[in-house]
Amino acid sequence: MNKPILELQGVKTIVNKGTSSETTILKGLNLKINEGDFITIVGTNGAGKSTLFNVIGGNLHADEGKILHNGQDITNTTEEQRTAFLSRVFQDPKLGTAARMTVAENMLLATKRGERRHLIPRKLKSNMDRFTKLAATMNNGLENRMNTATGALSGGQRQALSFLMATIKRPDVILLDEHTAALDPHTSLNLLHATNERITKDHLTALMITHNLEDALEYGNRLIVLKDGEIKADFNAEQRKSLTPEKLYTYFEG
Ligand SMILES: Nc1ncnc2c1ncn2[C@@H]1O[C@H](COP(=O)(O)OP(=O)(O)OP(=O)(O)O)[C@@H](O)[C@H]1O
Repeated sequence: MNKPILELQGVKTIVNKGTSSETTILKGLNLKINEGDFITIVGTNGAGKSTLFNVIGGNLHADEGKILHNGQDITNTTEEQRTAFLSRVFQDPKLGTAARMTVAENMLLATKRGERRHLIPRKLKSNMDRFTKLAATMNNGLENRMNTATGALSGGQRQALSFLMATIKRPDVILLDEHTAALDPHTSLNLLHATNERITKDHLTALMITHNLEDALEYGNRLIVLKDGEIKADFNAEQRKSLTPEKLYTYFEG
């Protein structure tokens, strides 16, 4: 039995508290994320998927329940404190990278995650080989643009850089928030393949939100369906084998 790297116990989030529009988004969520889990998450619009990531990431606080990291209660820690073990890639390629800095500088910055940030040019030079090799694993020419300002990259290259930055320090948990959704089909598939390769080869722990049911079934070792702020289904690798996109779709109905 794997030990959970992250655990949510009865997590509730309530917005607009005390007003007529008070809403409970997550309704007492229980979730154990084991080391090496690669979980795909699907659910209708408004099911609470991003809220789940916000609550794990510390951008939103749980109104009830607990969040444990390696058994330690982190419920009341800040987003910044959680960056020491957690990283997130958003849908928007503009988030997650500094536009005016070069690809290599952004990567160096990412190696300082959770630490005091000092850019030391000498360190950039000595890391260039490693960074270039890492960039080449994304299969989209990023390795030829190491000294280019990030704002001048294509959306796919920028998103690939965000992913590399999120994984460069080997966080305990990576949150992928529809990170390929804003890309064209070819670029999106390329990034998904690179993502999958990196996560499985390096045995990283990741959660990936997607609206593509085929992708949800193809990648990862576990699939969660969120509905109305609750976990409707949690399939392990074995159970997933008998699922099809059509069967999965039935969880969205009603
Ligand atoms: N800060 C907030 N204030 C008020 N309502 C909110 C807030 N954050 C989320 N909601 C509402 O909570 C519900 C869940 O939102 P959330 O963004 O988590 O859904 P989602 O599953 O990620 O949806 P989508 O697939 O559209 O991205 C939605 O109805 C949303 O409008």
